Amino acid sequence: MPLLLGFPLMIHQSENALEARAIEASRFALNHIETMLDSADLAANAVSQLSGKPCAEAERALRLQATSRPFVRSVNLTENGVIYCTSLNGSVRDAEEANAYAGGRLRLMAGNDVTPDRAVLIYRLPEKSKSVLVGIDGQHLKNILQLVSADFATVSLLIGDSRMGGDGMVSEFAPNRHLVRPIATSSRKYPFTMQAANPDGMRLRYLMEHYLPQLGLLALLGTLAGVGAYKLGLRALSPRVEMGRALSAGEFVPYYQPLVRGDDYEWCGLEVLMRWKHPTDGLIPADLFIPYAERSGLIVPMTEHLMIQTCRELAPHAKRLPPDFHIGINISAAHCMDLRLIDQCRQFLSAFPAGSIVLVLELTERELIEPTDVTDRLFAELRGLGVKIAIDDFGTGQSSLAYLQKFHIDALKIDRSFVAMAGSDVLSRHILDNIIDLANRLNLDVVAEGVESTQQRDYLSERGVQYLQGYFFGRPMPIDPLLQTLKQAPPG
Ligand SMILES: Nc1nc2c(ncn2[C@@H]2O[C@H](COP(=O)(O)O[C@H]3[C@@H](O)[C@H](n4cnc5c(=O)[nH]c(N)nc54)O[C@@H]3COP(=O)(O)O)[C@@H](O)[C@H]2O)c(=O)[nH]1
Repeated sequence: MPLLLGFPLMIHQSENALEARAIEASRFALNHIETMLDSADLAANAVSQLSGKPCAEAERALRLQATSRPFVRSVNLTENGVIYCTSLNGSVRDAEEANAYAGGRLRLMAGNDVTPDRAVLIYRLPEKSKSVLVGIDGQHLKNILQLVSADFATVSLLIGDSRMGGDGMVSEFAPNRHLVRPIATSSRKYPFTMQAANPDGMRLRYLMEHYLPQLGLLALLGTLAGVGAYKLGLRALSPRVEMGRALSAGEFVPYYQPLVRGDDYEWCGLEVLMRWKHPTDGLIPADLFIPYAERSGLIVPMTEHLMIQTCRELAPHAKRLPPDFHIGINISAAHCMDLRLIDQCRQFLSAFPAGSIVLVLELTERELIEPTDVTDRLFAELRGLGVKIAIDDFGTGQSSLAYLQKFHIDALKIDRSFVAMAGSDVLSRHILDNIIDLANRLNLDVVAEGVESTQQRDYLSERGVQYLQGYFFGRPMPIDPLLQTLKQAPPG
């Protein structure tokens, strides 16, 4: 009798759990592919005014976008259906094939002339008879599809008639009758769809892997085993399992991006940025796994581990760091609800000679931090330890201003999208100036992120921005190159 009652329940639970995994996996992949396309869109917009101009005039700007934008591999210009200027080869004459783009904007190719065996996703920004084509390396898509396809669900990217799966191969899309109840989720921003499904036979495999012991228990313990089966049915989703494994294996490592002072351009601190050193996929950028780590709650132990590693790597060199050296650590909302952060900061500070460093916690806006008794106590005790609080990516989320009212904030980090405006039109500069002005009036320090040019550096320091960070001064790097970098004068 318990078997008769429990078995259908297990089948039902398995189906639900598998479907939930498939949905979660495809949403995760969709968000990340949108992030990649946002980056391509920024690159395309940055050069769109050059469309139609002679290649010799545009070439350098194309190359700059191709080398500095995350995920971007190439940037090309077209006019009247002809690709006439590329970041790789300069002047060329190739057909644009505008009709091959889904919605006129996206094309997934198995390869191109430069890398015939490596997929490429092309983002197209059309304007009248001209367009900008931005290529995204298929390896990034493969990484993300592999990450979410591991274990159970099969997740594919569909663009027009093309499909890419976790093996990174691009093929013509055809419905697969071996997939059980495929779920399609379309992007609202770009013309692509994620399809996630569980292959045929997966339900049986899942049942055998997760419920076999329960079958025995059912016979013995009846309905008690059904409850156990239900609990197992809610087990973590596969990306979480993979990230949990990576955490135990010490694959999340610190990279360090140095900062300079805005007045004399001397080194004055760094931001710690997490990277995933994956055993097969290489170095995975933070954008691809941090949002998932935040949603799954794993970000808290990951950050704790990062702080310990940072201490281990930096503290032995404390005496050689410039005085009052600022060390910025990104802290997610979940960590702000956890009073253990106080001890973690205390231990971090105690690894360095007293007063030699300033620990800055950078609050991200991806998830809202609400003031509670716990956050009040946490921030008060952190202040007592001398820990500073900064709002990261200021101006990009809806909560920036609310944070200023609700918490005692020491600094604002201006998001790099605003810093990029320093050299652009008057209205954009006005927004940047207003943020700096607001910070000055509230007596807050300002850190400008994403400084990439002398022009941006000069603009910001003329306006009294205290700290500057960006590729112009140094990219995020491991400890050894960082120590070498700090020995030399900053570039520029
Ligand atoms: N909760 C945590 N979040 C973290 C942690 N480590 C990183 N992150 C967050 O992930 C997002 C992406 O970070 P990353 O890929 O490391 O990108 C950083 C820099 O590499 C990049 N950057 C810096 N200078 C430039 C530049 O001149 N041009 C350019 N195109 N990019 C540049 O910006 C990112 C700086 O991030 P931040 O200052 O934090 O905003 C990012 O949101 C991270 O916060 C972690 O340990 N925990």
